[in-house]
Amino acid sequence: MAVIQVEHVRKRFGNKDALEDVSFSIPKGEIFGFLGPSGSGKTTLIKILTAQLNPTDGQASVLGQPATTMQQSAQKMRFGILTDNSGLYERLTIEENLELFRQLYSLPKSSIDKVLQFVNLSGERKKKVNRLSKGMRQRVMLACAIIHEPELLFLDEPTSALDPVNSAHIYKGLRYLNEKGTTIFLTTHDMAEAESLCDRVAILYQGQIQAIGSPKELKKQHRENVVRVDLTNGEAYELPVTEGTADQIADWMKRGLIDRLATKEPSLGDIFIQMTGSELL
Ligand SMILES: Nc1ncnc2c1ncn2[C@@H]1O[C@H](COP(=O)(O)OP(=O)(O)OP(=O)(O)O)[C@@H](O)[C@H]1O
Repeated sequence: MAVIQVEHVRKRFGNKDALEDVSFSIPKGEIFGFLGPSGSGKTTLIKILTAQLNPTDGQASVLGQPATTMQQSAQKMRFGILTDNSGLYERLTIEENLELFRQLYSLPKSSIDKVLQFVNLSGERKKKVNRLSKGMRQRVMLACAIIHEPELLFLDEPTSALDPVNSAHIYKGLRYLNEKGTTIFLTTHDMAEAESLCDRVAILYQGQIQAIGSPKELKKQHRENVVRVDLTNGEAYELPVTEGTADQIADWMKRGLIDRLATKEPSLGDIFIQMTGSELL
């Protein structure tokens, strides 16, 4: 059964559609990346899926229930969310912040130790949030989002503004959670992140999904009809796939001049730019 099912969702703000007609589904256990330029409606969709906004049209279900029920306490227990504005109490310590979530979800005391270990902040638990680096804050927010071991996790740009070491730490944690069964829905501007982490991605642009599939599938679909040839004398060529090119390659081969021959595969970033005509912001 799908953990998330979105059918023809449209969201209008004033006289403008943020989402025009969006449909997709996410099976249990997937890490799904939602990619799109700034302002393309990624956060709006997360808000619809977590009952912070109602769609103008269409319907969505999450964890087998209508998305509109996601703020009810039984459903709230089943998902976690990390967004830009996941509020932390600045003057409280890491531990005190987590204590509020522990009580909210009626969890045992041990859940705090466990999650602190998970985000590698056990040694910093007594530090006040306003004294933390960005990377540490992000890890505290992640800890708040996962302390109740949710079945489904929404992450809105989980590693934006983090250095590679902190990002790598978060990726490791997310993979581990996913292996234990958590389905993950994340938005990101970071194509390398999407490629290394996600089972499937969707590219959102102009209110619609322009492409959906595994990074590997999308790369295959958008493979350019170009071969790259490196010759043993150091020369390199990118040639169109034509009969003439095949004859030329056969000739080079006969003369033992070919060092390397490869089709040119686009990166996810190339595909994104192809689809949206814009660089990621
Ligand atoms: N409450 C609102 N009222 C009016 N317009 C809104 C509201 N929320 C979002 N929008 C508009 O909807 C569009 C989509 O915004 P959204 O925040 O979902 O984009 P995003 O893809 O998450 O962007 P970013 O990557 O920059 O976070 C934008 O044009 C935004 O200005």
